[in-house]
Amino acid sequence: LSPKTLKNFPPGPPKLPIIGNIHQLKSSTPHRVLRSLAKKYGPIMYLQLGQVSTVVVSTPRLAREILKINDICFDDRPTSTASQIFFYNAQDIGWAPCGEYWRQMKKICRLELLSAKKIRSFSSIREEEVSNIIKVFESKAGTPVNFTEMTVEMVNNVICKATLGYSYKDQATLIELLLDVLKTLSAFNLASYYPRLQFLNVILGKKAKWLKMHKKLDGILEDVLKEHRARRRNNNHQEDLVDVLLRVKETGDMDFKLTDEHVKAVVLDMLAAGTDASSTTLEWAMAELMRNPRIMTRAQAEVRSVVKGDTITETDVQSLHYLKLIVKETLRLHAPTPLLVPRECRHDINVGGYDIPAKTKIIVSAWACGTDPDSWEDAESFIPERFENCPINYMGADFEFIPFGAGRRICPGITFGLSMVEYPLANFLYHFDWMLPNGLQPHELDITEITGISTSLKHHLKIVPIPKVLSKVR
Ligand code: HEM
Repeated sequence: LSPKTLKNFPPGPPKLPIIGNIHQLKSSTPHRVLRSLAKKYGPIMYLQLGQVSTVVVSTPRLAREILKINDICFDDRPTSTASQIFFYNAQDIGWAPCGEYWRQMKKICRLELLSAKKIRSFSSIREEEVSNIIKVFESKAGTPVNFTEMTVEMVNNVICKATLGYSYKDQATLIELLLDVLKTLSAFNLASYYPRLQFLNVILGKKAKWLKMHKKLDGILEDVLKEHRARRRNNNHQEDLVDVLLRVKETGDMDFKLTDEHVKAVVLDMLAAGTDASSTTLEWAMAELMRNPRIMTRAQAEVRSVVKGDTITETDVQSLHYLKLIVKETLRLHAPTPLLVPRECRHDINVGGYDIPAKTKIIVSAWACGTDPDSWEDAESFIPERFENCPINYMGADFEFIPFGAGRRICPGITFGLSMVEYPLANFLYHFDWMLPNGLQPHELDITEITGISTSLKHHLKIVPIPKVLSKVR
């Protein structure tokens, strides 16, 4: 299509001068605002967000057109000052342009960290971390624990041990930085609306703040590389992802020259993407169980009938059919990244009868697809049973359920992510009964959302563990 023939843009809400539609997105939950707008203006919608032309897609049929049928046109990511600063000129996997570098680095991570075989080999790490958190829950029996904070730490320990070979000594600082980076990368950050007015970032004081955060993170990653180089000289230890990347860098086995910055960008990707999405899923699953005592009771009965003895194995988890349905339903209703990660259109194209010009930012609402009334009955309710005898899966082929995205940019961490949700959840339900604090009733639990790049509970989930042994005595 030549620019002259691009006439039929998707419909969208009326715009104001200069800011376009920004004012309509002033909300802590853009996925909800976008779905309401889509109900009015249609499942493919055009928004002008400052200088950024944006198309939002909200049904499974259109998601399929973008992520499958025209994947090659939509497999790039828009660039932003934040992704340039934090990821060493977007040289990670999540923000890198979809070329040979991206393909090879994604392949290394798939093979060396995220394959089913590798994930099985990390089972002792998961067991140790889950056993530690259970001990803390036991020590706090009968009093409220900050479930959100504790599970973020647990998940981050697993990711760090698998990726770096150890948990990071100043974990609190690392987690704070990782979550801040992800918040900054949200598609709905004011600074991202005016890419051609970079001075705006300076005026808003954002750039200075981001550079400071980057410097701190870079210091952490430099330490990691230094420690790995020293360790590699001793030779006799299991290679982790950092070792593999450093080895590939030295042997020069790639079609391009790998630098320390590439290694740091990819390691940062794993730590950030891995920590946030998995712990958010765990938090939402537990919040829904606390709100739905019937589902909690059924899930506990299942895990307590399957497990023999006092230790849950990962093989046991494979038999926890209902628990897996709960995780699926959590991902449908609370996809941690409800708007996926934005894509960018490579060339002019026609989708759903509408013209989309090259370089348009594309947002696919996984959440709107997951709650699409034509695909799901009683779509807003949490009903794990809906997945019973239902072939719909999250592997990127069923577009009414795409919490991990789809196509070439699909999340490579699905199995790893789920291993950090299912196994801990099974343990929490097996070893404890759970209560809400201060006599709160299930329906009173506050599940207000807040959105950065992921959507989590606005207020940390605080709940009371009652060890199974104690609850039997009661
Ligand atoms: C429940 C857990 C997780 C969820 C729900 C999730 C979700 C997502 C989503 C929606 C995307 C964007 C896909 C798209 O654009 O189509 C993504 C990308 C990505 N995820 Fe995950 N993720 C999870 C866990 C993980 C883990 C554990 C890792 C690694 C340790 C990881 C690494 C990545 C990377 C590197 C990308 C970028 C892929 C690319 O651009 O090619 N994720 N994830």
